[in-house]
Amino acid sequence: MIEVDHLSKTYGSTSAITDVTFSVEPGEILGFLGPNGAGKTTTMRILAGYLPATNGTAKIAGFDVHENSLAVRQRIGYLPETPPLYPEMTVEGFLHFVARIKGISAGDRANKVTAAIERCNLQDKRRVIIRKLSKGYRQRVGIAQAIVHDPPAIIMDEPTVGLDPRQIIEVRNLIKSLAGTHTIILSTHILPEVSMTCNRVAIINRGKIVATNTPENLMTQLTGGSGYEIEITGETNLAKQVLQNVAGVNLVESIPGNNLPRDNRAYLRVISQLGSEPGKDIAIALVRAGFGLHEMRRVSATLEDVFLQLTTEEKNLQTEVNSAENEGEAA
Ligand SMILES: Nc1ncnc2c1ncn2[C@@H]1O[C@H](COP(=O)(O)OP(=O)(O)OP(=O)(O)O)[C@@H](O)[C@H]1O
Repeated sequence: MIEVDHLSKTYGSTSAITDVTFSVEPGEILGFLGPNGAGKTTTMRILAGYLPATNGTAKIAGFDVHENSLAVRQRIGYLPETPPLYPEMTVEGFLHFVARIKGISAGDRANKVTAAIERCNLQDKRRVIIRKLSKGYRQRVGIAQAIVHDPPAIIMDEPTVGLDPRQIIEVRNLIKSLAGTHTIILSTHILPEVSMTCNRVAIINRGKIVATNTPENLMTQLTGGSGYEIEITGETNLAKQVLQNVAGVNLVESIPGNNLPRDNRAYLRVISQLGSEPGKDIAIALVRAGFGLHEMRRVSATLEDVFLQLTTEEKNLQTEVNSAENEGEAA
């Protein structure tokens, strides 16, 4: 439904995005996640047809956003970071106005406006002047104007920014309720937003896509599966050697903050290889080697670990993720 192919944009000598490629399948919610200044707004504006790209193409429902911008605008709903609302209009009056400029016939307008109002739970506010609404309600009006012509694709730029926690939950639930019947791309710099709302995530950093996958696969592929945190009595380096030789162990590291030996204790994190469950062998190997095993618990990486790894180490893992995906498809 949304296909972005080698898209780049430069502002003078500033490169905002470089070689951005991803796609969004029908009915899916894709989270476009990145820190401030990563290039999210630039990408959203190009997709919405408000900004020409310097290189590359973007298509929505098969139409090029630049060459067929009219056809694209009929098929998308766009919620910019600041929704374009007329504060002196009532909710209903504004939505009628938007429906008219989006080309909905006079006979169909009332039905479409009512449907958008109901979808966004604005029934109680339909005759209220927009200026008097809370930020959460205004955001719902922003979403209602984006969906009033019932577009197959919706583009949202930071849809929950500036809302209070309750409003955030309401807006996220509203977005989730739109999936399936709509294809959605939403940009965000907030990690929990993608794990709570999105089926897939594309992570952008300094204008480049560094990973694309489901939140779960991203965590698994980039960390090699689950891991264990272990507390033992014994010498740390020796324990690391023993653990490194256990089948299915990928990586052994000291747990930061616990490096000072107390009563000769060592605190270690073991990351297992993808698909392996070396817990039992780890326990046996440690006890056989004479270590006292005080605690061993399973841990899994969080999306936050992955995000930090991708956006702070500047390590481009797209190739790794792609090859892992290809292996998965081949299997
Ligand atoms: N009109 C412009 N002129 C020059 N540089 C720009 C312009 N708009 C954006 N940039 C630069 O392009 C880069 C990407 O900006 P963009 O707004 O797309 O990022 P973002 O991920 O949306 O960030 P934020 O979350 O802070 O809005 C930044 O370095 C920004 O300073």
